[in-house]
Amino acid sequence: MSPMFFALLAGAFSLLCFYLYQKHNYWKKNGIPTVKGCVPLLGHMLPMITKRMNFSEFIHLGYEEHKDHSMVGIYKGTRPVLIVRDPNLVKTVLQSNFSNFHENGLKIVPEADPLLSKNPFFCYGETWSTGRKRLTYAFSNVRLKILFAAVSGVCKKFEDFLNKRLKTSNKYEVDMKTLFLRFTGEVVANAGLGIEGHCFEDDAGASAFHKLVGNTFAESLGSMIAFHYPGINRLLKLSFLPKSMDRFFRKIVSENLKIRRNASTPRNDFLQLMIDMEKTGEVIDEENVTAHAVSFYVDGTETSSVTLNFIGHNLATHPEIQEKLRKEVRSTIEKHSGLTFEALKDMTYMNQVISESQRLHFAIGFLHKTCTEEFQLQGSDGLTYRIKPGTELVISIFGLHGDPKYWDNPHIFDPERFNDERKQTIEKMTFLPFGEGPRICVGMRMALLQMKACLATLMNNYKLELSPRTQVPLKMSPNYFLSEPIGGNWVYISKL
Ligand code: HEM
Repeated sequence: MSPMFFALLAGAFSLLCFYLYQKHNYWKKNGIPTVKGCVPLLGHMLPMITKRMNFSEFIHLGYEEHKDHSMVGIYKGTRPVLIVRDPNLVKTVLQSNFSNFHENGLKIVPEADPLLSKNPFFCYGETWSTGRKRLTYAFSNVRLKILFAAVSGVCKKFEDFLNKRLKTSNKYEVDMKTLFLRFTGEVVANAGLGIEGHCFEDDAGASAFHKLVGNTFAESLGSMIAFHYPGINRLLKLSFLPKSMDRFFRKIVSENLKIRRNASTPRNDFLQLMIDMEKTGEVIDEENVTAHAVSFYVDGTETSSVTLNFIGHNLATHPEIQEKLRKEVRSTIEKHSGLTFEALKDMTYMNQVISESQRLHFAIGFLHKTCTEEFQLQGSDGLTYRIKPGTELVISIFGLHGDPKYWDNPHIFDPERFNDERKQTIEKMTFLPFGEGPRICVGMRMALLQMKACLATLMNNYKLELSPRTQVPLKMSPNYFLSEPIGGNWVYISKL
């Protein structure tokens, strides 16, 4: 090789080093502390690429590493991303200056993910507010009361399923994730689409609703590129939603629409409401209706089952709290002469148990936003940063929920933190299981309804206990976007 070639190579290498130095010096230049472990080109992404931890754990590490700072910088490759630690700044981003940060950080390519691209989570502007209004109405108190009839039917199937399992043995050892996925999957099928989900049938095929999920949120290379490198994905056009799920929902909605066009009795499920809303004259926008069905499934099934999974774990490891909850469930059912919509509303200790479990074991460990209009961020520690449009921000739910600055003994499961009196003392923006501000989870009320119905059924008739396979404490999987314990979350269920 000629000396000229080596000189060119050395020149190119020096230029690359200079470019990377400039890029990875961005936070220092702006006076913002940087999380340790930045490597050339990859920035801070190495632990996620090598699957040592998931993004939520990494952001938590960054949060913990800089306890005295309001803001901390990281690099996704060469792209600077800001971790916002200070609750006041969290409020600025999520609520007070929402219009400067109204887009979510996770992006998808509409051509690759046509159904998901209509989900409010991935929309902004007019499309977002229209989609959001529809879902807000769908999950209003009046509508939820109507949907409750279907949820109640799922509770009955759940009971039958458990009773069948407990016919031959007095204890049923089960991984709660799979158990609760059956419940939430059946709710989507029955209350969402008005069809059978087959989730409680042993011999149901791959089209049973609970089997559909599996890897929707798995941190595969494709989903990692899709989420963390939207620029590359605009070229690669990788889809987030598995193609099989896209086909499945198109088929189900299309068949369902045909049946409904010929049926004389009106239906009362979520799909019917969406059909009515997407009707212009006699024409139904099938693509939009399918997108709503996918949203209900993708947003609601696994988030709710993961949350139930952790509540179940906390009840099994705290029998005295389980007993107190059971007392409330039984007395309220008696007062209302059954497990009614109103009875669920009256179960206030259950709200405390759910909130405390969500604080300790959240389904989603971080919120991810994008700056849409320049803004001066001012931290309580004196740090300031003028954030530009396009810059991503991350809020660590994991960090805030476990910070001893805001919670006494944060590692202890104590539902009393959320009783009427102590709830008032919780610092704003430190408890974010459903997010906050105008983009707060629009399905929160639906999620609480189905989780409360499931827990009431469980507590009224069954007992949860530790099994030899229960892991205490739980260790989370590094491969998953949502919180998921490695090796499952096992308990014994027995009949009372
Ligand atoms: C326990 C269960 C659930 C949890 C923990 C959860 C959590 C969240 C979180 C953290 C966000 C982001 C909020 C933000 O950006 O500030 C969100 C957004 C959203 N959730 Fe949920 N969710 C749950 C159940 C549901 C259900 C049942 C549905 C609907 C059937 C749903 C639909 C949505 C939608 C559409 C958004 C996007 C809202 C927007 O950007 O305007 N979620 N959820």
